[in-house]
Amino acid sequence: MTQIGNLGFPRIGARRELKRAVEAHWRGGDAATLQATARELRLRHWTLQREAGVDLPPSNDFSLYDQVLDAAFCVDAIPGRYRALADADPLAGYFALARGHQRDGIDLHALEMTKWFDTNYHYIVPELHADQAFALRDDKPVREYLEAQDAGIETRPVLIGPVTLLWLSKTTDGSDRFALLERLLPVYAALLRKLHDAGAGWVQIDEPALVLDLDDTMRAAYRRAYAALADIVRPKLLLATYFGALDDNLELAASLPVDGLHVDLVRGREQLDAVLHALPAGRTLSLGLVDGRNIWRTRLDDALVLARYAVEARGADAVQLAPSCSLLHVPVDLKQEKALDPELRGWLAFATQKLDELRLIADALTDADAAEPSLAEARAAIDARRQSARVHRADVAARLQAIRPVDAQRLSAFGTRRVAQDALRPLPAFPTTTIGSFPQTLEVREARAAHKSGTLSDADYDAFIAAETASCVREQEALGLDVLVHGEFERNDMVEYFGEQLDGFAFTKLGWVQSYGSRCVKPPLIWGDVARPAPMTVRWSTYAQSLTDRPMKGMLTGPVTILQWSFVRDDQPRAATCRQIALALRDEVIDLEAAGIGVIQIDEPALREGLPLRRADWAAYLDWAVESFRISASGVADTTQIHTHMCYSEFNDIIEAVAAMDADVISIETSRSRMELLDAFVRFRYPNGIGPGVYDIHSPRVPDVDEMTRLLERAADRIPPAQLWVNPDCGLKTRGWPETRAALQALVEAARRMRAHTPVTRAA
Ligand SMILES: CN1c2c(nc(N)[nH]c2=O)NC[C@@H]1CNc1ccc(C(=O)N[C@@H](CCC(=O)N[C@@H](CCC(=O)N[C@@H](CCC(=O)O)C(=O)O)C(=O)O)C(=O)O)cc1
Ligand SMILES: N[C@@H](CCS)C(=O)O
Ligand SMILES: [Zn+2]
Repeated sequence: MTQIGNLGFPRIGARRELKRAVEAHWRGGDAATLQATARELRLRHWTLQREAGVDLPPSNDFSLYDQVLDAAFCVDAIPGRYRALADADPLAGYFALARGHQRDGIDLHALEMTKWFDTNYHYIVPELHADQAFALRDDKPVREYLEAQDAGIETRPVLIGPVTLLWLSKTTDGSDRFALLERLLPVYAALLRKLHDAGAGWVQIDEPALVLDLDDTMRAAYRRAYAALADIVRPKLLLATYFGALDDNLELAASLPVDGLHVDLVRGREQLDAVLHALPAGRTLSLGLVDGRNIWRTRLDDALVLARYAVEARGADAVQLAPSCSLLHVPVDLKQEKALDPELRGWLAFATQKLDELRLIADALTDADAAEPSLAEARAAIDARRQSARVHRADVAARLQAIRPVDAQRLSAFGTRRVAQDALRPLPAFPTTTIGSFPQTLEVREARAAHKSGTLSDADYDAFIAAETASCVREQEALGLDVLVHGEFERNDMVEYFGEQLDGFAFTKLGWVQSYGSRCVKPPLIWGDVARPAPMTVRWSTYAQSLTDRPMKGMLTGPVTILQWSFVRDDQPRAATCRQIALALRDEVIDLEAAGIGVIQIDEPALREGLPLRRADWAAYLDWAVESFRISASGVADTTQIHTHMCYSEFNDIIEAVAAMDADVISIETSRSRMELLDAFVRFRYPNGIGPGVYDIHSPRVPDVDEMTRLLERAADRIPPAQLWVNPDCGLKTRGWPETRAALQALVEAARRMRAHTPVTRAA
């Protein structure tokens, strides 16, 4: 019988129960209450999966913060400075690694956080060094396996594979991560033995790095790692690859001495034949048939063709059906979305529905006739979407056709623009600004919730947002910031807010997806051609500008980021959807300028994340991504200063594309990496303005003036000071007002110190 597997289930809970429990714990709630909620969620999800027909639900896919941090903690990859706390109080130590710790005389930064492959999920980057030792510190995978077993549910524990774990990590001394493999493997061996002794028949060992371009070091690491794990006492290993096809790594993956291989047939449909040929007899093949990265219903007939083909080739018992990757990246349950347009709803499948789809494929394999009515219903929904007259708009198509190269070109080169901008808007050296959002306090969120539910009138909600904005402007003036922002109080999220005002988008009420730690996002659904029916931000930006003589930055989310952080239609190239969004934003930029907003920031934090995983595909992506940004930014006069902002990104390999965006000023997240991320800008001699972040806003920790000044000095050693701006790493929406005030006070003071002791010469 063909079994159904699953690579991971969303852990946050259908109602974000985990978020609320974790945040309550951070506010002083006891650990036992948090652990009880965590247990309850795990049990709920295992039961749900079993009831949906999953034969071996995953365990250890749960995490209180992040699965990579769990893996680092498990193998004792804990930097020395956190050890005392982690030894005394493991949970406090764990959260200190994730978000810093500033209490009882202890002052610890958080570890770096970055994107999980090309997703909007962020993981904590393990910090290693040449003398790194590993040990089995925490047997969480065994505990959670036994917890399910106690509940009568047999699970398949998930581990991040040793090579992918090292690839995800960084060494602080520049040493080779993979040289640590031989020290790490005995810990994996010990853990696998424990899982075996606990009764686990299978373990899913995630090696998504196998879909990347691998160098010889990594290929050798794979061979060494799995050879070392071949002849030990352990459960069977399912090597899980996802987020793409194996391509040139197929031979390597198939040759590793494991018991099964999972392949992504959504992004790598065409690899099935090659996989069937390459995989030795006797191995289980898990087929990733249902998209774990998007929310459209699966074309079950197509999936069934692949499943039948594989079953014929290898036999039903050697094949499993699964989502393409963990379902972490999609919302939990479509059934909660009662308000969604019914036609659109019929086109969708969330995590729970995706498991039902797998069940249906499995049923159709054994009894095609019995499954036919359900298959026919799915077919009808897919056909309805394909033929829907609502999806395509002639006016949008015509405008896209009419884009000319000059539409993606500012009027003059940066040097000319800078002179014009400085003349119109003189600013001190090291000008200070923020990235846009100010604290989204409980009061702000509650007011929006009340407005949405109808208990707060439009007029009262407007008055509330106006008061928050005005007070934020006063705060910034009092702090002495140079370029102000309106605070983004009217926005639920930087992407959802724009999606709500654009045609072609739809929204869920509870379609939450974990972004990092306790933070979630509700990605909009792009289902049709995109157009802007009316200005989106002009009203709040001009209101804020009316309250101050200082420049007020208009604040927009860029086309690539709106695309990347939405669930995107799959019936046309992403590039086409991106250009549609770019044109809508271009109109907004022009409207802002006409309304007197002379500084406009177009955030593109997801530009790097959207980069294809294989280098061969980069150039094509960067071409349309950069062009889209430029289309949105280029409809304005030289005097209008365009800013962009990026966070959680490595810039080394895309610096030319970043420069090609030609923003007048870019602010980037650099504080956790102690300005390392500036290296690319230094090497490239990046000519435009740069604001390297000096305040890590993902942590409640407040940096002091000395610390920020040191970071600015490091920046000024590398970048000509005339190019430098002073700002936090990212928006302040997750912070509270007291810490924001304290940190910004220090930031403004650090800029003043820099002005006092660093000569700034402006190139004319
Ligand atoms: C900059 N980042 C973003 C990413 N992706 C996005 N789509 N948006 C981003 O901003 N990716 C990279 C980073 C990731 N960083 C973050 C940072 C912060 C959050 C975050 O704060 N998320 C919030 C939810 C935001 C939101 O949609 N808020 C709504 C709904 C608020 C709500 O929960 N209301 C309650 C009622 C009120 C209450 O009791 O609190 C309810 O509905 O139950 C709003 O403000 O209206 C989060 O809380 O996780 C995400 C990613
Ligand atoms: N303007 C946004 C950017 C976040 S990446 C903010 O400040 O929250
Ligand atoms: Zn940011």
